[in-house]
Amino acid sequence: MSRKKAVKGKAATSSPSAGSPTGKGTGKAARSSPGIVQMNGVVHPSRPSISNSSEFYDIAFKVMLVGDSGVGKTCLLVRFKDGAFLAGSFISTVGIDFRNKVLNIDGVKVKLQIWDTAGQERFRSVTHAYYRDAHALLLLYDVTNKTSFDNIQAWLTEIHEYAQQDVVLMLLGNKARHYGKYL
Ligand SMILES: Nc1nc2c(ncn2[C@@H]2O[C@H](COP(=O)(O)OP(=O)(O)OP(=O)(O)O)[C@@H](O)[C@H]2O)c(=O)[nH]1
Repeated sequence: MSRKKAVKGKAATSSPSAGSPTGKGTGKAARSSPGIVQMNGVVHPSRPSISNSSEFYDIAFKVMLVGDSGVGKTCLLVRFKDGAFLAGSFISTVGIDFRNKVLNIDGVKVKLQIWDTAGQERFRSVTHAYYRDAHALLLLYDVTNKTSFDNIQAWLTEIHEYAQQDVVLMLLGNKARHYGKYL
């Protein structure tokens, strides 16, 4: 189990496949579970489909949050998912955890399965396995912590090694604002 956040999501320490899209852009379609067709790694459920959060969706993507411990990955995810800020003492993520969010974009229901990884070195071997079928990676650093920025190069090396070549990568300088009012 993951340490923090008693919210939805599932911690995992070994298998990256649970609930996540698979496929490596071969162009082949494969039936993985009733009503879900995987094409180029993107999940296209035959309508109507239902996500873990009991919402219908048309298409699903797997997104991963990566970066040093303490850069604010979990807080960002909780903020995005639930609109709340996790104030108080910092409890490091253990292993990996995820949350689903369904967005309506131009009339298309897009389900994001967002994986929150532990930034601590000792969990790297666990999180490496999850890069493979990620469609997008959000690489965070803390603008108030130079070391977390200096470590970006090491994260890029890791991403290059474990993620798909065509993964969408975004670099985010986090903690730029005072969370009390603006975050
Ligand atoms: N000021 C400020 N503090 C933040 C912000 N985001 C997170 N924090 C604080 O930074 C600390 C770490 O946040 P987490 O989200 O747990 O960090 P993490 O990257 O998930 O850390 P690991 O789980 O160890 O990988 C917590 O004490 C948060 O309250 C932010 O945007 N602004």
